Amino acid sequence: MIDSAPSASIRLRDLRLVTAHALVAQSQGSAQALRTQTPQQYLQSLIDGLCELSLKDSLTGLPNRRHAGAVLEREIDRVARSGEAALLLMLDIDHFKRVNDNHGHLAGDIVLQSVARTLEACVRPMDTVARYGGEEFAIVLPACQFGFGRVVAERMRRTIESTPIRISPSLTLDITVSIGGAFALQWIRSTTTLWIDRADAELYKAKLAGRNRVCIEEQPDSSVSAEEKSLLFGPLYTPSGWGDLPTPLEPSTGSAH
Ligand SMILES: Nc1nc2c(ncn2[C@@H]2O[C@H](COP(=O)(O)OP(=O)(O)OP(=O)(O)O)[C@@H](O)[C@H]2O)c(=O)[nH]1
Repeated sequence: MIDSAPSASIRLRDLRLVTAHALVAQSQGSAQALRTQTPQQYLQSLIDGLCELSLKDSLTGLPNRRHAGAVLEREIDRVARSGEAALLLMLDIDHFKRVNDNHGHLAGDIVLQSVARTLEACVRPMDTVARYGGEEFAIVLPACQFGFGRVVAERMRRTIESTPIRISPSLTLDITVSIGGAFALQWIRSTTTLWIDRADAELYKAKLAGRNRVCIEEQPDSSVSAEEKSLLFGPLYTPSGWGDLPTPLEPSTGSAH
């Protein structure tokens, strides 16, 4: 018997893979897989399955919030290094509670699945559409030029507005969404939380302004001064000297050179 108690004869950390495989085979589980796979293959397929479970939303099949977080981290890193524009859109179904209340939870689930499919059809393969939670979706668009952000978001909004969702032969629902967007700060390593907060603030504005609309944050002035650059990358030497900054080897006295 496997037990984590100190008195147990087998401790989990001492269990060998072949023993674990034999134990699973003896109990129940997927008998076919156990017969046809080596212990290593079986373990690998278990790990693959767990990874998939941990990153996917089971209702829509979209990447889940955890996956979205990882994608955002990656984008922040890329934008900080390359300065390329990346857009995050937070999208929320309008008055979704009414769908559940008036037509039942199952109808709500069908709406979520349909919106997920529609959104996926609106974006490039390199973009990520994730279910962020409840009736909220996060869309990450790498390499998205500033002027293009509103165009993409409007396309999503209009496509959903013009795609009736068939719940049953006698029931079709028209859905609208509100969208808030914010670009990643260029050359600056921010955090996913701050980026999401900025996009969420725009989503809130879209809801407040009457729903079924897009609000994208005005492009913040992210031009970085020479002093800020030196804080990020080290002092900049110019032919006229080290500017207003202390040279790298001198102790900082606070006086200008
Ligand atoms: N069917 C279904 N409903 C869900 C799921 N997750 C969250 N919800 C519902 O989503 C609804 C969210 O409602 P609210 O946050 O009040 O927002 P809303 O009605 O969309 O209103 P606004 O966002 O202000 O336009 C709640 O009724 C939740 O129960 C789900 O997986 N399936």
